Amino acid sequence: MSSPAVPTKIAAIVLAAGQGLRAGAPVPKQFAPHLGKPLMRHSVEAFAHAGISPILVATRSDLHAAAQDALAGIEGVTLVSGGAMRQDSVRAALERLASDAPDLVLIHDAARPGLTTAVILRLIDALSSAPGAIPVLPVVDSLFRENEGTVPRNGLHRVQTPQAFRFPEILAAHREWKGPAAAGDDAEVARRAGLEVALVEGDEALRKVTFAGDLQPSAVTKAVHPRTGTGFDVHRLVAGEELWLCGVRIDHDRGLSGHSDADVALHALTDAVLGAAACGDIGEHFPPTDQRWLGASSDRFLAHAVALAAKSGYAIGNVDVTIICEAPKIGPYRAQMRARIADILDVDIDAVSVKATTTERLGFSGRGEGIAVQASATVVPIVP
Ligand SMILES: Nc1ccn([C@@H]2O[C@H](COP(=O)(O)OP(=O)(O)OP(=O)(O)O)[C@@H](O)[C@H]2O)c(=O)n1
Ligand SMILES: C[C@](O)(CO)[C@H](O)COP(=O)(O)O
Repeated sequence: MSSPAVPTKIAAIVLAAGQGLRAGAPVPKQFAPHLGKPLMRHSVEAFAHAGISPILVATRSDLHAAAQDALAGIEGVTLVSGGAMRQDSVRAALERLASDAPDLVLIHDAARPGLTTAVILRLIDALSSAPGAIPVLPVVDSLFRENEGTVPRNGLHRVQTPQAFRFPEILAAHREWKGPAAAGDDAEVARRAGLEVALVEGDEALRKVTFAGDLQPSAVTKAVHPRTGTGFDVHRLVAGEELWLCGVRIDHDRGLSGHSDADVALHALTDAVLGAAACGDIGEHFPPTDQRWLGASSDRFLAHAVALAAKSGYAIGNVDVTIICEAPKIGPYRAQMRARIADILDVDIDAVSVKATTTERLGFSGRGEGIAVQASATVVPIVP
């Protein structure tokens, strides 16, 4: 009988003990805001999201309290005091891990916020055939050395982090390192110790924040971080109620029942925005048991969701609303609905779509008992 597979223990080290002199920010760059949160939080969240634990964050000991604030709420994080040079910070974290050694370790610059699970998986996969693996990208510009001329690009790579290693090998390599004083990266330490380092495909989004201008997210970074949420809601059609859809009062023989004005379209859209920003759901923020929302106009719910998304660093990209009913006909109101939603969201009308469909007289909406709405929202990071 074969023995059960032993799960691989994988740790991450996030290096955040540098001074960030070249970035010249008022605080070391890893604490500076980037896409709505401290720069270092992006990488730590990415490791946590990929299920990596423990995550050791090397930071200056006088900045531990600030680091705890910057990383509040993320599970499995331990702070370690970094050293004077990058490799001193790596060594301190490796030594801390040694007493309960992981099988593999990923060593990453906090200054590279665009880390994805895909890159992490490529690196881990490569460690099945080599003791080390690093993400690289091709050099696309001409290279020129003064007094020498153009340098051939063949065989050259741009090297990124995380750099991944089998733990015992990289710990031994760092312990053996005798110079030159500063290693370029951990791959250099590994190669000096005779370890093979495999190359895997890197990611443009992983570029390092080095200079002041790099703290402004590039179009590439912005484009790779949109987020999407969906919402769905149903309300019953009853006699004696006003009918509100997408913030517009509609002439109809019946209206929707509910605690607020029962605008089922704005409710679904509110949930879509909250979902995109991972800020909970409409029931959590506006419970139907709360008398404050009795008869409330639902545009307040949507505006609140937009404010919560902004607080998390996201602005509305575009939204799409599908109203599911046999009657009333939505076409005559569509332009007004789009304009009203655009107004509440404070976006261009081109970013708002309102559609309608029937269920071919099937089900509750087909029998005219109620109206259902599904909505989706895309949010994009707010550029500081
Ligand atoms: N003693 C050090 C030096 C650097 N780092 C970290 O290693 C990464 C390397 O990026 P780099 O741009 O060199 O950061 P700094 O050394 O902070 O930048 P600068 O050289 O401009 O001061 C950064 O996340 C940095 O915080 C570290 O943990 N410990
Ligand atoms: C480790 C590194 O990010 C890999 O590209 C790079 O070597 C760090 O260089 P720096 O001189 O510390 O900015």
